[in-house]
Amino acid sequence: MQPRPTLSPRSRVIAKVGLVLTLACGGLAAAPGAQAAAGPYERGPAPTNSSIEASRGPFATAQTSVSSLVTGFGGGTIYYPTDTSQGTFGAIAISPGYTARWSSLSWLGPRLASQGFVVIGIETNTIYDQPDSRGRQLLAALDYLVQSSSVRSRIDSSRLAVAGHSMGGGGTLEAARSRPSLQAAIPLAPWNLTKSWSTVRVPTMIIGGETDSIAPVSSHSEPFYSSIPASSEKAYMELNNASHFFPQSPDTTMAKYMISWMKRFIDDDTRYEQFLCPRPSGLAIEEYRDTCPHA
Ligand SMILES: CCCC(=O)Oc1ccc([N+](=O)[O-])cc1
Repeated sequence: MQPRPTLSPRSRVIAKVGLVLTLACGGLAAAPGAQAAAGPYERGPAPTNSSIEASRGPFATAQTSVSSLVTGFGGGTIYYPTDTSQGTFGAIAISPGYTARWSSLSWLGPRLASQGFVVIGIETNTIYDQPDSRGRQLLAALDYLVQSSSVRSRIDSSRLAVAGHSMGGGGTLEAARSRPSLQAAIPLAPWNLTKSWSTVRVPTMIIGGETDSIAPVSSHSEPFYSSIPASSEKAYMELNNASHFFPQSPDTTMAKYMISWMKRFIDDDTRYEQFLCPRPSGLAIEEYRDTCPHA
């Protein structure tokens, strides 16, 4: 056993004076009632498990249609918080999958917007567009949102993200790779012939379904996740007993962790870190991998 270091009487006096001065200046402990400084992009009250599992968050929302005549994508629907008292919000563009329309994912619009995001659910130029095209359309939708849309003044153009289902998830990876300034990406049951995403730097949470036979996790989500370098923030969540179509109906686990990831990385809101690190577990989650703790 190592002997404990002893302090001379003179050193003990110096240490005690130092401690008294530190406490007097508030250096070790916050004053009673003081709160940690809020990040500049935090929106809404402190989250709880039930607030992020609920079907609606704290913000009232409205929605508006986007014409199919816009340039670069096929129109869609914008969902936004009506509150203007807290400043601007981050924004998320979401693409449906092959042959599907936004209506297949539309439950996500108010679910995410009511947590404090502007959301555009897109229609693609044609329902047969491939992932590379869907990626370009997601970026065109974000450009439209911040430059031309009727809600542009509500958005912080430096805090943007993408998500999508299946080929829309493959497009989400394409968009993240081509625009590293995005703050977050969430491919859902992503499908893509490209397996290596080693140049993705955007914080990316991939959500796959255990029993997916259209984009099996073994040949899609898992290699996609593995190929993203560990120096990029990333997470892989596999939903227990979920098919390829899990994003097409309200899914509490998927929504809860999408909200946490988007809040953590679009809003730099560290109040949501508790839901991501230590890594989530439970009956709904077959597997979870991550880069915790987040830098
Ligand atoms: C809702 C449709 C989801 C989706 O994109 O499914 C598919 C993904 C890939 C193929 N395919 O490569 O033929 C088909 C459907």
